[in-house]
Amino acid sequence: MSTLIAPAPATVAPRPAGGAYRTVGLIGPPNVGKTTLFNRLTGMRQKVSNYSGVTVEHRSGKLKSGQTVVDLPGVWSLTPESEDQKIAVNVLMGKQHNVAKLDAVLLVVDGTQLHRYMTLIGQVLACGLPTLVLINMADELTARKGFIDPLAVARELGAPTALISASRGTGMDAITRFLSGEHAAAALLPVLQAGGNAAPGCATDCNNLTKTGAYRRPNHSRFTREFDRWALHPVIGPILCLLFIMAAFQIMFRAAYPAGTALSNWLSAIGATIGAHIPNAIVSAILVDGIWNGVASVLGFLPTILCMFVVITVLEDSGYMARAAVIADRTMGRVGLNGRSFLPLLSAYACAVPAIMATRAIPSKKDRLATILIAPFMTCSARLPVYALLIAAFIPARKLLGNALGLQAITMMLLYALGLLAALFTAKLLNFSMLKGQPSLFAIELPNYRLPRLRTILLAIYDRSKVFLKQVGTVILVLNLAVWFLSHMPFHNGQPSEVGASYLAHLGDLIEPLLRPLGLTRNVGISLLTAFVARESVVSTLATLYGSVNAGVALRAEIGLAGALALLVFFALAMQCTATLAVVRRETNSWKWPLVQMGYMTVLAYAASFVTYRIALAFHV
Ligand SMILES: Nc1nc2c(ncn2[C@@H]2O[C@H](COP(=O)(O)OP(=O)(O)OP(=O)(O)O)[C@@H](O)[C@H]2O)c(=O)[nH]1
Ligand SMILES: [Mg+2]
Repeated sequence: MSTLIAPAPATVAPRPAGGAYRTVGLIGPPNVGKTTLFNRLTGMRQKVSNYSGVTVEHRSGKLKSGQTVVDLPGVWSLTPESEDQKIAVNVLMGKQHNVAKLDAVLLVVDGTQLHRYMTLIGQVLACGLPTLVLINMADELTARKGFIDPLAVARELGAPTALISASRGTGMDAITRFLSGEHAAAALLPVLQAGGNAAPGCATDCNNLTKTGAYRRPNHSRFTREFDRWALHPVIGPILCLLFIMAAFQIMFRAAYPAGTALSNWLSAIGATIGAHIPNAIVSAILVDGIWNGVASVLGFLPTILCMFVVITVLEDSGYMARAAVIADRTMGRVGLNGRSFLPLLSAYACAVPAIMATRAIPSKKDRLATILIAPFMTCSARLPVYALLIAAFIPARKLLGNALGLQAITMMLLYALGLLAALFTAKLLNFSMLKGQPSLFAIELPNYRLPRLRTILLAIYDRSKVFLKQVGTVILVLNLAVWFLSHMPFHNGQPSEVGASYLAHLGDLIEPLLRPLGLTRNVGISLLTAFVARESVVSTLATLYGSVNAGVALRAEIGLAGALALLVFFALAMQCTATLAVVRRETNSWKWPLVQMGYMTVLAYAASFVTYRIALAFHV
């Protein structure tokens, strides 16, 4: 067997002295492990998950050697169909501004489905950049009794090839040697002289690979086949999905919420002790009421939010989320929403910002815009603290099915359902009006089920906690301090005003007439204003205004159940998120859509909240 490296084609980018490539791109189909490999090579922590379209932008990272690796969205061919694919192809062609031209390519494919990628392999090799073909998922291939002889595949493709497992870290030395330059690669990787089975012929070569014994397709995953009978069943599938959701909310209220309450009570007790040791009353009030208690009140919701993130991560990384998108398409696709929209929409349960970015994977412009416009209706994790606070304060903890289901969990589910219904209603409306058009075809990759990786779950917990703590320690803390000062100013003879006579109260008086028809008060209005900066700050603002970490008790006396229901509905439907507005502006490249979205959502939220309040009053709630 020849171990000569193919002569470099004329188009190969110049390499620095020493032979190492400066900038290397990770190209390949979706969901084959490109980002897993990127994270392993660079030590970064980009999102990895078991469905197609997780990465939607380019991301660069450095190797220890100083070389740059660029992770890219997945592509099926070099003719892009969606915005994310355009980015990948542009980077490969050296046309993407702010990304350096690639010197070499790591072409990653999934070894358990090699037959599906031959066209892409051919197209990428034909680009002429030095390319190492990485056949990933070696572990799964072996487990399912498949086989690949990388040397024989390299001979057929006319390109260096290595069999790896990005998640287990096997085969990495081949990459290191390739990246260090052609001589090392030649020593390691057997490659045919150019002119063998050249790239454009690859589409027919998979048969060749099989015939020559270089590749044996693995058996189907039995678990995937068996479980999908239930998961995708027209009746049992949706029931199963509902059961998963119910279980998640029940865990949230039975375990995570009580843990959070205990945490904030404990923090509050510490705050009181510290406050008692500070001789100056005003300094003590600023530190304890203005800073500590506000922060403690929000921190108490960290376990609830993390519980939600663990559930979403497990559903995504197991491969179930793609099935949930199919179920959603079957049951809700009638509103004119393309099935491709459901994956971004489901990820909006974590946060609308990445979900709106994920719409880049939707090929149709109309479907993409519709998804962007309705994504903020999905219940993001920042709404959770407010829901949890109000539900715990107003809805009795009654058991409905023993320990399996409670009234509070059901109420939470209804709020999630309300957001979803508003999203579907809006999609239908758009389909009739601004975004008329033929429904586009829905095709989705159903990945094999995988055991969710503990590392992925722990990283999701770590990353989310970091984001949350940073938010609490910066934005919410500053906002809360501002609320405290404004609710105690002006000072008279060095003494703070009563809250009722403060600047903030005057501001609240201005908005109160708007809120009265919803059964809401000045304090609630002020907290809703702060929600524009960060939704969670409703909790800390109320805690500061009522002077207690648990604002629920004071709220109960102030707005009653009818007001609380109106507030929940308003909060479920209102836009109130500057970060989302900014990303909608960026992704639609216009101010028109974020403004239309904000106006529409505010009007809808107000009207629905008003109707809720009136109905609740009519029933003497
Ligand atoms: N068994 C196994 N699973 C792997 C391996 N590498 C990656 N995975 C899993 O494959 C799934 C997809 O991984 P990603 O790294 O997100 O794939 P990607 O190619 O970046 O996907 P997109 O960004 O959607 O294009 C995840 O569930 C990973 O845990 C591997 O070597 N073996
Ligand atoms: Mg990726």
